[in-house]
Amino acid sequence: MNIVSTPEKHDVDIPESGVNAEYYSPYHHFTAEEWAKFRADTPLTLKAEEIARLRSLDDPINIDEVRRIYLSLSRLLSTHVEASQRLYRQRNRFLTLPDVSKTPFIIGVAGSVAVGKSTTARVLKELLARWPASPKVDLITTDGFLYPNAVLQRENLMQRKGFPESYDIGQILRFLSAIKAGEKNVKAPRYSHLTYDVLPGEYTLVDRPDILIFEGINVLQSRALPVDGKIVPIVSDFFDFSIYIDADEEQIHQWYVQRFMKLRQTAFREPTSFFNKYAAISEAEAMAVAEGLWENINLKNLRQNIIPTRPRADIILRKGRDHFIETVALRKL
Ligand SMILES: Nc1ncnc2c1ncn2[C@@H]1O[C@H](COP(=O)(O)OP(=O)(O)O)[C@@H](O)[C@H]1O
Ligand SMILES: CC(C)(COP(=O)(O)O)[C@@H](O)C(=O)NCCC(=O)O
Repeated sequence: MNIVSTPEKHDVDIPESGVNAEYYSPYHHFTAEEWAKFRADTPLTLKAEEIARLRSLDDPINIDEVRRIYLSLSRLLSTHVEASQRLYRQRNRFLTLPDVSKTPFIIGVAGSVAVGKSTTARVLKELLARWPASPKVDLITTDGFLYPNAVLQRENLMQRKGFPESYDIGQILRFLSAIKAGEKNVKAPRYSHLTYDVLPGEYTLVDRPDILIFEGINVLQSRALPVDGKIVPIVSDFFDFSIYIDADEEQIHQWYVQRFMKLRQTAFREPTSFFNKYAAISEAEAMAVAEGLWENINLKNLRQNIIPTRPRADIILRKGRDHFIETVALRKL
């Protein structure tokens, strides 16, 4: 098995003094087959029908992929969760604090629009809940923290939906610090892809889970945006582990356009869908709309804001064709 570091494009280049600067890789690199062996004897407790229910439109994830990639990942994450719970208890003892209940372990899941973050997050949620250290796993997506369309329109940000400035960062930070503080019933705002807007007054309650998976395109953003003129922490300061789902830009482009064209046959037909007007236009016109959304919003965001956060992830899952993961890069400790 090759766990000797080889340079990959998400590695950082740390030049040494002198001309022959050497590559230092902060990651171990594995092929999917090498990675699969780390599942050891972890049993697969998810059935094919359950996996089918968890996958997003157009994501062909199947039982073999869960066995190949996600069992090892859930096993690794479970060791991190157990270690962090142990450390938390030991620190409390060290500080002679009462043995208060543990704080939730937070996992960030980042990557482009249409790369398949939701499927990964949902599969991980189910698998992690089957480990003894983490029976309660919650999943929250960051779209609920976008500013409402009325605000985005007023601020001329509709063409920048999903860019860092389109989120209420203060609200995200307040949410995550309440979770870490072990507060009960913390409210997470909700978003609807159907109406293409946040749902006013609708919340998901997060009640002291063992693990919170926090999924969204910009969760690894490292630029601290000032909130109310104050310097604040960055979102990933709250993460105990982070995952970046990666794929070639051109591949993600194809997935985005294909998904848009499929949504025309399904979700867009709902009269309440924001995109309902695109259900009736010609195939070529719809294709042009999808290309425009990709080119003008999602690709720009991917290049300017999302890819630059990739080297901050603890693990990078890189997909090839058909959404199947081909390589895994795991940060060295
Ligand atoms: N316009 C839309 N209408 C209905 N569902 C959508 C729409 N756009 C995206 N979705 C769904 O929303 C979820 C999140 O999509 P996205 O943010 O692109 O992330 P990802 O593809 O990485 O999970 C996916 O399950 C996707 O199928
Ligand atoms: C809602 C999104 C910004 C994703 O949000 P996330 O949950 O990752 O925070 C994205 O799906 C989106 O709608 N982008 C805007 C351009 C478009 O319509 O594709």
